[in-house]
Amino acid sequence: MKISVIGTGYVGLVTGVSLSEIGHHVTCIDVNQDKVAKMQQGISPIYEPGLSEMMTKNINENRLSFTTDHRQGLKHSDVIYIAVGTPENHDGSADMSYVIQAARDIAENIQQNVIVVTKSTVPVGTNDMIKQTIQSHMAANLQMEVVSNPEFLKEGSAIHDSFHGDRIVIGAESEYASNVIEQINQPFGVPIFKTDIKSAEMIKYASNAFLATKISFINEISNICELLGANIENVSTGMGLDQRIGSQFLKAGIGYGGSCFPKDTKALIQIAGNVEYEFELLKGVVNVNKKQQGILIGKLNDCLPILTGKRIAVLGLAFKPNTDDMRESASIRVTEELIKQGAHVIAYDPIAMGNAKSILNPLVEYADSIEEAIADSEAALILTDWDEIKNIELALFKTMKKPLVIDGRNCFSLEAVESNGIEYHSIGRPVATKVIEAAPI
Ligand SMILES: NC(=O)C1=CN([C@@H]2O[C@H](COP(=O)(O)OP(=O)(O)OC[C@H]3O[C@@H](n4cnc5c(N)ncnc54)[C@H](O)[C@@H]3O)[C@@H](O)[C@H]2O)C=CC1
Ligand SMILES: O=C(O)[C@H]1O[C@H](OP(=O)(O)OP(=O)(O)OC[C@H]2O[C@@H](n3ccc(=O)[nH]c3=O)[C@H](O)[C@@H]2O)[C@H](O)[C@@H](O)[C@@H]1O
Repeated sequence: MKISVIGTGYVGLVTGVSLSEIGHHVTCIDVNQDKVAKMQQGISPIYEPGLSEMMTKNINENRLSFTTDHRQGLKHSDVIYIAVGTPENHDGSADMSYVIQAARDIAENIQQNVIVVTKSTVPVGTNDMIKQTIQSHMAANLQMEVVSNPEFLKEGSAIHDSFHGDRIVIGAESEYASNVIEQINQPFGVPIFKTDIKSAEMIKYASNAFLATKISFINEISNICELLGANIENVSTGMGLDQRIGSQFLKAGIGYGGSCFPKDTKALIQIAGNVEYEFELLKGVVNVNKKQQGILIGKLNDCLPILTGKRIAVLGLAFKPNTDDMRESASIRVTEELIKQGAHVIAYDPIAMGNAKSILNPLVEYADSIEEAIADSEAALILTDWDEIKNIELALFKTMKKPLVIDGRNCFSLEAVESNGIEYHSIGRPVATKVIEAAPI
């Protein structure tokens, strides 16, 4: 099948590369010339495990190409995917301007009948709007249909998720369009769920909102655990053993970040509000997350009330491990607050420092290694649970002025930090301060 993908961000590029890997001929179109120039040379503009290798392979096998030219990129395509961004407006609603522009680009450039597939996360009713926009701008002799095919991949495991997802959702009006998209996706071997367009659009928002709800729920439980002396790791393990609850997305931390949960939860509140429904539960989820993102600074201030001139190490800047994505990362708020309080911030991230430099306060300094960041620091804050951070030799923290670690991701066992003489504050667990003495025989 000949396919075009409009937008080559995390979703568009992974979609284009994966579709070419299963044998389709894919042209990816992006308005960003720098990105396209890189991709034409086989360089991925984003860090995503396995993506570069698969991209290069399919370029070399002539199944994958990139262009900034919509006319050329849409030529002869049977199916066109829209994968442009749907960022947050000031009022929390989803900004549809890129989607509308993509619809116009399609209408003005197609010279054949097409199926337009919406991958972008869009409010319920948007596919109707896309259809109207395209139909009112395209040549009168052509036919087109829209299909909602929301994306469920996670950053950091996007390629893996494309080939091992739990489901592919296809929302369509006609059986013909639904079957074409089903056939395209069949080689992935992922279960396919066919439904109507509006339900497909809602499945995407409801899924993200439910996962965000699990995270805010466990974060509140962790805060209560701290007050009562229980241990959140044991609590979430015990809860997750119940298959009705499930063990995933029960990891307490410093709140969810990233390009999707924060914006999609707020957009769903707006979508409900537009039909005069107040989504009270989801409003609570968003508020809990906001509070949770400030929890590490509170813990640090309890230990060090005055931060002026103090060297503070920040380990991990990306919103989660295995990605260079800094969008809505807790590190933005945490480093800003540290600088506001006069701290001297030394940050380290294995992959995201390039992006961080253009986003974080310019007063943040960057270290080349964990060792360099923590040496002589008065406290180390852990914001992302990268393997490199989780596997650190704990004795290294003794190179700090005083080994004080505030861990927003529960990277270490209490026993391990205690035996290394580290003062350790984590999430939902007792504070570890004492070295364990050998029990008398
Ligand atoms: N990032 C993620 O992990 C996931 C994102 N989504 C959804 O997928 C959509 C895309 O998200 P990302 O890939 O993160 O976005 P992104 O912001 O990384 O990439 C969007 C790309 O579209 C390009 N673009 C914008 N307008 C264009 C046009 N008219 N023609 C050609 N290119 C155009 C931009 O230059 C940019 O490269 C959003 O709706 C998001 O909510 C869904 C699941 C996962
Ligand atoms: O719509 C989207 O964009 C995507 O949003 C999330 O994927 P992503 O944001 O890439 O990453 P997640 O692994 O879901 O993590 C999101 C945030 O929640 C946090 N998190 C996750 C799980 C957990 O148990 N606890 C927790 O604090 C992570 O640290 C991270 O900040 C969803 O998991 C994907 O299914 C969805 O496609």
